[in-house]
Amino acid sequence: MRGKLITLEGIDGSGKSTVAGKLQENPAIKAFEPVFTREPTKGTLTGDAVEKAIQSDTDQLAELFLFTADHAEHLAKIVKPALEKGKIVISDRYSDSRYAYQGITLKTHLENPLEWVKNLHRDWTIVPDLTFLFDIRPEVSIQRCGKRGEQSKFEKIEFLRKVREIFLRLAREEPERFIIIDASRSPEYIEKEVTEKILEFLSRN
Ligand SMILES: Nc1ncnc2c1ncn2[C@@H]1O[C@H](COP(=O)(O)OP(=O)(O)O)[C@@H](O)[C@H]1O
Ligand SMILES: Cc1cn([C@H]2C[C@H](O)[C@@H](COP(=O)(O)OP(=O)(O)O)O2)c(=O)[nH]c1=O
Repeated sequence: MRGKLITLEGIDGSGKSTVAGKLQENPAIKAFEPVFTREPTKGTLTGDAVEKAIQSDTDQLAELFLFTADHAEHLAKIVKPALEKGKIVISDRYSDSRYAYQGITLKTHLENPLEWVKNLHRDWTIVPDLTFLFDIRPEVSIQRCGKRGEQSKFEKIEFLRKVREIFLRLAREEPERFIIIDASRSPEYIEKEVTEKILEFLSRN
């Protein structure tokens, strides 16, 4: 049987990586021996290209294709092989990040960037079975990021407000896939809630 794909999404500083780290140490989750992964990927040709792009003044369309190339590589090398082995895959960011972020950055290039970017993925991506949306006000998430955020071109309140709106719209469009998490609470509380929801989902599927 094919495994299950669970993704963690949300704006910068919403606490996805913190919770992903906690889940890796959580005995109830560890029992399933999940594969933990992320986008952009780390230490790969495509992931390095993405990292360079987001640290520079790269054209937004070029950036989209780099993120998407990284997604293709991620799918081919990590996600698909693991799912085919029946594994549970937990990814810190995935395609919805492209829909939400590039859905905004590409507004200067395209009339309807959200639909366009979704269409670009349609025939070859694997849609997650379950997606947690870490929802938080950008004012709070940016403050959390402190110095780290000052270097990032994406960590700006006005921009993240629009990205958050798209994430919430995506969640409204697919309520059976998304679980919205109030990410303003403590990491311990969020870890507990996400763990419970994952266990509940796995017991049903
Ligand atoms: N629930 C939380 N409450 C307060 N601070 C948090 C919480 N979760 C994460 N942080 C802090 O906020 C910053 C961003 O968290 P991180 O997990 O890296 O977010 P993301 O992966 O979503 O960008 C880090 O400094 C982290 O220690
Ligand atoms: C995966 C992905 C990330 N991004 C953005 C989100 C982040 O601002 C940045 C790097 O992602 P990431 O390293 O996950 O940042 P963070 O830990 O702060 O959440 O790239 C996109 O714009 N499109 C994408 O498809």
